[in-house]
Formats: sequence, structure tokens, C-alpha cells
Amino acid sequence: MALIASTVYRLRTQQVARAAVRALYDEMCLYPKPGLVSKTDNGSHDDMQAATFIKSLFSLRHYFAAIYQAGTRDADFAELTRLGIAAEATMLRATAGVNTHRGAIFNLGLLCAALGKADAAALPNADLAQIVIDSWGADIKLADSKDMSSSHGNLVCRKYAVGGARGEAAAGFPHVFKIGLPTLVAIHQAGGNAVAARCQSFFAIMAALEDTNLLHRAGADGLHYARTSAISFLAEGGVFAANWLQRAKHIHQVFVARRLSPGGSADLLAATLFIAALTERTAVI
Ligand SMILES: CC(C)(COP(=O)(O)OP(=O)(O)OC[C@H]1O[C@@H](n2cnc3c(N)ncnc32)[C@H](O[C@H]2O[C@H](COP(=O)(O)OP(=O)(O)OP(=O)(O)O)[C@@H](O)[C@H]2O)[C@@H]1O)[C@@H](O)C(=O)NCCC(=O)NCCS
Ligand SMILES: Nc1ncnc2[nH]cnc12
Repeated sequence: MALIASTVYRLRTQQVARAAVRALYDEMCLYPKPGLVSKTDNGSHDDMQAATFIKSLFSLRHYFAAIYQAGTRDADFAELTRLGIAAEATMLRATAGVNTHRGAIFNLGLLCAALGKADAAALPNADLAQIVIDSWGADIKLADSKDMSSSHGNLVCRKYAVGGARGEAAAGFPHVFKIGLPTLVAIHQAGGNAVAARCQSFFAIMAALEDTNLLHRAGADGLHYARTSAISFLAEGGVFAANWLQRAKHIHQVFVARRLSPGGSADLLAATLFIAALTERTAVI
């Protein structure tokens, strides 16, 4: 029995880690994704391209396995943080110092750990958002209150009084579970293909998110412009509009011209794809 249990554990760990890496890959590949890197172009970035992201996400495969297993052992936030910081170093080695997935390491890492905790408790349809809140929410808020770093995000969160990645996590990833995922499922159920479902999900997240990348690069006006663009795209029919692809590509070009880069929305799209892949009813999207 022990052999079977250990084999199941190993296979599940591999499944979760592969799903996390695949979600980051599918996010990067999605086009158009206003201002962001894809295989088509580098968006609003001079310092990174598709290959940078592929090196980065591949370098994180062991991290996602490790943090899932930490979750199965009911690890505390201090242990998760140690794994996350080590993963950031691994990412930077893979990208020659470019920050491709620092937020994704945090966002997807916590969701992998929550999944591990749910699996260990044999809860197949666990409320992962609630597990994140209950298990590590207080520590995430404490870490945020003690953060005196000069990271782009921390400076922006203080200046604009927004929650950033930590605020999103401590609230149980509402932009994933209440916006990204329902939108992805709705478009799929309406007959939309994967690209349409993922684009609509991305625009829905961007329309609502206080993305610190946008605030860092373009201030409150930049965030407002990006969110208004997404709201207009959705109000004019989103991916159900006949010319949606041309409109989405035009918005991408305008974001590039303005150097806007909603990296936080991209991370939460990846988190949405990760949850969808591991949730039986949405595994096909
Ligand atoms: C917890 C941290 C992630 C906090 O990081 P930071 O202090 O920087 O604060 P945030 O801005 O709040 O978050 C950083 C990244 O998170 C993404 N993000 C932004 N807004 C949100 C949001 N509202 N909700 C969720 N996630 C959000 C975003 O990451 C992506 O964009 C980055 C790439 O884009 P780019 O424009 O290139 O970014 P820069 O290089 O900074 O700017 P340029 O110079 O290019 O203009 C990339 O990171 C994507 O992932 C934000 O950037 C983290 O600092 C932390 O504490 N980590 C330690 C490990 C840990 O605590 N782990 C716990 C368990 S895993
Ligand atoms: N595809 C992407 N382009 C730019 N920044 C990102 N952050 C996360 N995904 C990204």
C-alpha cells in the first residue's frame, strides 16, 4: 500500500507542477494580450521576449512541485516564502536577471500549496480561495505591512494605497475565482474556442484589477486608460463581436505605443488557466 500511495503522490505532484508550467506557457502564447509578450511580439517590453518566458517557466517546474508538496505537509507561510524566494533566484538565473514571473511565483505558488493542502485532506472540490485565506492570509498581510523594500510593487502599493499581489492573495484571488474562471467557462460553454475564452477572461480581469505594473509604469492615468479600454472592449460585445480580433489587436498596438504592460493581469490569467486545468469540469479549456 505504501508503494501505491507514494506512486500516487509522485504522479499527482508531477500533474500539478506540469499544470502550473503549462498555464504560464499558455498565458505567454495567448495573442492578442494588450501590451504583453507573446510569440507574436514583445509587447511593451525591451527586456524580454517569448524565449525569456519559456526559459523562466521551465526553470520553475521543480518549484511548483516543491511548493505543492509543502502544502501537503501543511507548511507555514515562512516555509512557502523560503521556497518562493529561492524560486525567484532560479528564475533570475534562467532569464539573466529579467523579472518575468516574480508575481506568478507568488500567485501560482500559493495556489499550488493550497491544492496540496486540499489533497492531503482528501478534499477533491475544496474551496482553494478559502484555504489560502485561512492558512496564510494573516501572514501575507503581516508581510505586506512589514515590507520596506523598494520593489516597484511595494512603492506603488504605498503611493496609490492598492493591495497588489499580496492583497489579491490575502483576499483569496477574487480576480481568478470570481472573474477570470467564470468568464473562461461562460465563453467555452457559449461555443467559443480556447483563444476567445482566454482573451475574454484576460480582458475581464484587466477591467477590474488594480495592476501595480500599470501603476508603476503609467500611474493612475495609465491604469484608468487600460481598465477603460478593457471595459469598452467587453461592452461592445467582447469576443462575440464580429470584428473582435481586430479590435483586440488595435488595443494591443495602442498599449505598446503607450508602453502599458498589465503583467499582474497576465499572472492572474495564468492562475485562472491553472485552476481550470485541474478542475474536472473545465479541464478542456
Ligand atoms: C509578494 C511579492 C509578489 C510582492 O512583490 P512586489 O513587492 O513587487 O509587489 P506587487 O507589485 O504587488 O507584485 C509584484 C508582481 O505581481 C504581479 N501583480 C501586479 N499587480 C498584481 C495584482 N493586483 N494582483 C496579483 N498580481 C499582481 C506582477 O507580476 C508580473 O509582472 C512582472 C513582469 O512585468 P514587468 O512590467 O516587467 O515588471 P517589472 O520588471 O517590475 O517592471 P519594468 O521594469 O519591466 O517596468 C512579473 O513579476 C510578473 O509576475 C507584479 O510585478 C513578492 O515580492 C514577494 O514577496 N516574493 C517573496 C516570495 C514569497 O513571499 N512567496 C510566498 C509564497 S509563494
Ligand atoms: N506575457 C507577459 N508579458 C509581460 N509581462 C508579463 N508578466 C506575466 N506575463 C507576462
